[in-house]
Amino acid sequence: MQITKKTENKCFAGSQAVYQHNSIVTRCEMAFSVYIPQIAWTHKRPAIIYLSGLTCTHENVTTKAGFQRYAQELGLIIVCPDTSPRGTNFPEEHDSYDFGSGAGFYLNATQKPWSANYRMYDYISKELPDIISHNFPVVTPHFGLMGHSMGGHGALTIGLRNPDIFPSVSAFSPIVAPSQCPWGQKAFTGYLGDDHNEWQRYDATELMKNGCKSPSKILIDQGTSDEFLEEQLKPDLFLKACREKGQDIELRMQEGYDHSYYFISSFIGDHLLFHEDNLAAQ
Ligand SMILES: N[C@@H](CCC(=O)N[C@@H](CSC=O)C(=O)NCC(=O)O)C(=O)O
Repeated sequence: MQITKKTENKCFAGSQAVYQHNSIVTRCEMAFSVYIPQIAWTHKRPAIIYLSGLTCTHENVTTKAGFQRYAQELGLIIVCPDTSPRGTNFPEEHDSYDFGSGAGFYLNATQKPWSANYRMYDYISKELPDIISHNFPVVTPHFGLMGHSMGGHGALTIGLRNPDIFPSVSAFSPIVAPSQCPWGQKAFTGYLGDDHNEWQRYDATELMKNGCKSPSKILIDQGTSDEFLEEQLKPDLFLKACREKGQDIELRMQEGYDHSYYFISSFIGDHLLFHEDNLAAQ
């Protein structure tokens, strides 16, 4: 698999780069960013994949979260992919912020025309780990997986379904029950149709109720002043399911924080330390 470096900048003594490649899974050109700490040039290091939210590309978290200082200190490789296929230009693909481009919802679509390219579940769980393993100095086969909002939904669902690949999972302000909120219902109807058995495969709360587990504690940070908390995010639904199933989880309600990258940048250091600890224990 050929990847092409588009940019590279020195950052906290390490390297912050952006790559492009032709994805076999999404059948289009995909971009992702990679931070390599200085130590990784001589020693293989753990990698963490960060999944972004609605409207994002790889660029939002790379330029706004301030993770590079912590990644350099902890010796972690950070990979940040895009949130959907690009360049397909289906009818209405770019018309709304919560469906189509920038809103792939980390699932494999079953409905036309989306099913041809919108296969972000396979892209994140199979193709991207393979690319990282073959092109960067990473300790394999385990990866940390984290995300924000729609990306938090992606981290929880992909992590719960693939614990051997992603034994360490965390999220900021995740959509934990997409079948029960407007963002998720719109996306699942469009990408998956009316088959609610299919919906359950991409719903973290339903996966937990149905027996999926993460081998490590799950860490979630949620701002109490998040404008999407009540209508879209509903972390208590996932907390309840985890408690009923004996899944170790820490939900930290962070007083006064909203949904923005100001919130993420305030706690990203905690999340990287959490993943470093979990991956070291593997
Ligand atoms: N109505 C907003 C909604 C977009 C938004 O808030 N996007 C979040 C993720 S929301 C859930 O997945 C985000 O991360 N935005 C990018 C950023 O850099 O802040 C809108 O107007 O777009």
